[in-house]
Amino acid sequence: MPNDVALSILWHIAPVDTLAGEHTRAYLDTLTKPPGSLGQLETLAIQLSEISGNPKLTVTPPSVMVFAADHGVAEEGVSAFPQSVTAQMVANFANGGAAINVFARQIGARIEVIDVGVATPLDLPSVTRAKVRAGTANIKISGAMSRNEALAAIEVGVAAVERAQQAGAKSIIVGEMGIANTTASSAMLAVLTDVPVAQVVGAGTGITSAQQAHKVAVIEHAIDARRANPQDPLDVLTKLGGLEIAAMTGAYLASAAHRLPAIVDGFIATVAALTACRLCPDVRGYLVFGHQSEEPGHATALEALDAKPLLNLGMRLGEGSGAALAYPLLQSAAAMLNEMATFADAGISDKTGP
Ligand SMILES: Cc1cc2ncn([C@H]3O[C@H](COP(=O)(O)O)[C@@H](O)[C@H]3O)c2cc1C
Ligand SMILES: O=C(O)c1cccnc1
Repeated sequence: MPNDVALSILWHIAPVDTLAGEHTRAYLDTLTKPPGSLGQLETLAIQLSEISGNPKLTVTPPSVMVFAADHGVAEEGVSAFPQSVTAQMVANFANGGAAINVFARQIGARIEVIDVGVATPLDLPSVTRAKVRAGTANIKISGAMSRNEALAAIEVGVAAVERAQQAGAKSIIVGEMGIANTTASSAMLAVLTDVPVAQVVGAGTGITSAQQAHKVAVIEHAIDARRANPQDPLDVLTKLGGLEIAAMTGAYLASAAHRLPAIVDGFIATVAALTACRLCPDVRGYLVFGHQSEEPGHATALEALDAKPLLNLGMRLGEGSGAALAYPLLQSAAAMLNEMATFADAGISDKTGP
């Protein structure tokens, strides 16, 4: 097993409760609706029952956590924006002005912003200081970080979920901010899935097609030079990943360990989720996929996880925004199961026989 013993969280992850899911599946057919007519909402209710193991579903309150970090590979010109935007956006999160702040307020979520590796020093009282290092190294030139740094960043994600849980969270929304992180995520995904780089690379923040061809070349060079072992997800994270991607991986591991549903956001989040599932396949049952991003590699990552997202709004932002927008559907699934009348309660005739 490639898993480091240092990742003790892995020993706390149990499979979801499929028996509880079976009970919910049967109960759903007793509710006053044609069987199966609530479609994906019914699948979601079954999954939420498997996660909690409890016939009464609670997903409220949700908790949002946004991990921020920089990427040395930004110096290769792979993003439409300069590296300094990572720190500037962290300040924007702290002031409540980013898209994720707006959506977190809308759904009544606590939000925590965590500096796990922003390149410049930050002095913002509302931002959690957990800098493992000041940005990764440029993956074209050397490994992104050391294995110990990757483990430390994973632990930052684990600790953030534990704080959220202590604050009463019943569902977890994980987001990120890091200029050039679609480059790191694409590199990781190409290695983890053995899909050609050109198939997973997209425009990220909005680069031109010429810049996109350059981004593919940078990633191909990095993959050839780093020789990450596809069978060892921690090696892929260490050599090609990012500090916020590692923290997100840790957050998904901890959500599973604490039996909390985690809503996965877009491309970067799904690559982190795939990394968590490769470290421990039982994590998959705790993940709900919020939306389908426009970034082309997202389809590859979702396919690798056999995942069907709830929404498709043509979004490509990150920050946890698509996951926050999907959260009300978890509330609806829970309310449907908890509150709908059964045929017997309502005195309505059940389906006629076969
Ligand atoms: C103002 C601004 C706000 C953002 N919020 C999320 N991202 C998103 O864009 C970045 C990834 O794209 P790339 O790999 O092309 O740099 C990440 O920070 C991601 O969270 C943003 C990007 C910008 C510019
Ligand atoms: O899907 C995402 O999360 C995404 C896509 C482009 C840029 N930033 C994030």
